[in-house]
Amino acid sequence: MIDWLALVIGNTRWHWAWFQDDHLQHVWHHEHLVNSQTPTPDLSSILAAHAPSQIRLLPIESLNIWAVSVVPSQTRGVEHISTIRWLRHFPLEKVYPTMGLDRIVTLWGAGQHYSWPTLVIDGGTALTFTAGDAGTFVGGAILLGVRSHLAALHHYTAALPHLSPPPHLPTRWAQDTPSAIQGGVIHTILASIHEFIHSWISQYPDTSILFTGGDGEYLHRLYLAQYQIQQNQALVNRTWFDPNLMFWGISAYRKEETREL
Ligand SMILES: Nc1ncnc2c1ncn2[C@@H]1O[C@H](COP(=O)(O)OP(=O)(O)O)[C@@H](O)[C@H]1O
Ligand SMILES: CC(C)(COP(=O)(O)O)[C@@H](O)C(=O)NCCC(=O)O
Ligand SMILES: [K+]
Repeated sequence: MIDWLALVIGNTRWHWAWFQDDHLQHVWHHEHLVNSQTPTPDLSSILAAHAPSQIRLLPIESLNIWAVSVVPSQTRGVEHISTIRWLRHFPLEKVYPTMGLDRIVTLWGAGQHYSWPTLVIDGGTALTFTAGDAGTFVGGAILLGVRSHLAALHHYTAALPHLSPPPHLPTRWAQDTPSAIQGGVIHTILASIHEFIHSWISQYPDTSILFTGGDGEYLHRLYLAQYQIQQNQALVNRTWFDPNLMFWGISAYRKEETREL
């Protein structure tokens, strides 16, 4: 059994997974490192501060880490760590040069671990739609994530409070400010998701549909509550939430790479 770690640095958090060969053992997340930190942290101190205790028992300095980042300022803080292998190219075809590696690796994970064609709805700092068929990127879209949406309304106005996402489906026709904000944001996001799913399905009827990201479970639950449950069982049956798509993507890539060695 080979122990190794996968790392994805997103715009809000670092996402880690511990694997033994192809088997995912444990996942954890933490906030960004503080940039001014000197000296730049070594791996054991990052893991000591953030990883669960069983990870700290592993031979940390010799573990291979397969990593992807979309936040260069965070990457810089750990670039000196020689056991980290930064992945910059994936076998996914027809990606454009500035496409986020987190989107690439997540789509790769969805396609390889579930099925192609596939549509990934990633509720992270940004909300992204990323779609592909037969190992080829087809297209996608980027908008504000749930928290970013709520934070932006507060940030760009004088009177709007900073709210958390409502735990349940909010009313659409609100009669107070907090409900109007939550209803506006959530119903608009769900309607967008619905629209993108239906547009994709009309071209790729046998697609898998994967929700992922920090808000993935939440959006999946609210989406099913709003649009699906009774109406379209066939669609429900191929729609999943899986927070580990990015790790399946890295693992699938690693498997190909190490097979060739
Ligand atoms: N512990 C947490 N810390 C921060 N955000 C969280 C947490 N749990 C869930 N979230 C949700 O996850 C979203 C960020 O998604 P995530 O996938 O972690 O982002 P990224 O990959 O961009 O770093 C936020 O919008 C927030 O609502
Ligand atoms: C769209 C993103 C900001 C999403 O980041 P995340 O919410 O996962 O932190 C990231 O994938 C990114 O910086 N992409 C580059 C532009 C593109 O994908 O077209
Ligand atoms: K993400």
